[in-house]
Amino acid sequence: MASSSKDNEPQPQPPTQAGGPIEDDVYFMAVALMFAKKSPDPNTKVGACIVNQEGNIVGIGYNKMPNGCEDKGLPWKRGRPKGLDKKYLYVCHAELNAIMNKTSMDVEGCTIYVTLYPCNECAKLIIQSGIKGVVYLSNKHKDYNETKAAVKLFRSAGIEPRQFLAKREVADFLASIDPFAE
Ligand SMILES: Nc1nc(=O)n([C@H]2C[C@H](O)[C@@H](COP(=O)(O)O)O2)cc1CO
Repeated sequence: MASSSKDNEPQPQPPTQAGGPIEDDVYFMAVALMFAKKSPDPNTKVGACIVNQEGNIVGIGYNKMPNGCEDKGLPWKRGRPKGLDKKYLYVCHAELNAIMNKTSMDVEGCTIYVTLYPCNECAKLIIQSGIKGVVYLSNKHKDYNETKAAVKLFRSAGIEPRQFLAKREVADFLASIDPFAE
């Protein structure tokens, strides 16, 4: 087959890590992790990144107090029971914020990358918004009823959350970013 002049031009290549292409999963979990850094929660910083079927990011969020309530003295204290003096009754979860901040008309058929397994309230939001994929990093609250209920909700909705296991790859990828490189 005759080669066109375009064939001779350098074609854009996917960025590589350790000689191979960086999986989309790694990028999107890295984005979720970067946004988690913005969370003002002193203990558990969670990030979420919603990706559409074309592989574009259409929503980003991290756990924070509701807009305008950031500096109003709402508590960041953790621990159970979840009383009025604890953060839980006030804080907006990363998934809620990512869905609310969406840049597209809807998030139907999208996948959410989240650094912590969703709770039951976020599971409901995820299901109702039409998100079909959940990729999570940590499941440190797996013994809480909120998580157990989320598992049931996802199962009922036919959503199978997938644990992100490429921790080393994502760490290497983030460490490889050099803003001084030219
Ligand atoms: N999936 C989640 N997304 C979130 O944004 N969060 C937030 C709510 C709190 O700010 C914090 C959890 O507090 P802690 O009990 O691990 O210190 O993470 C929590 C979960 C887990 O249900």
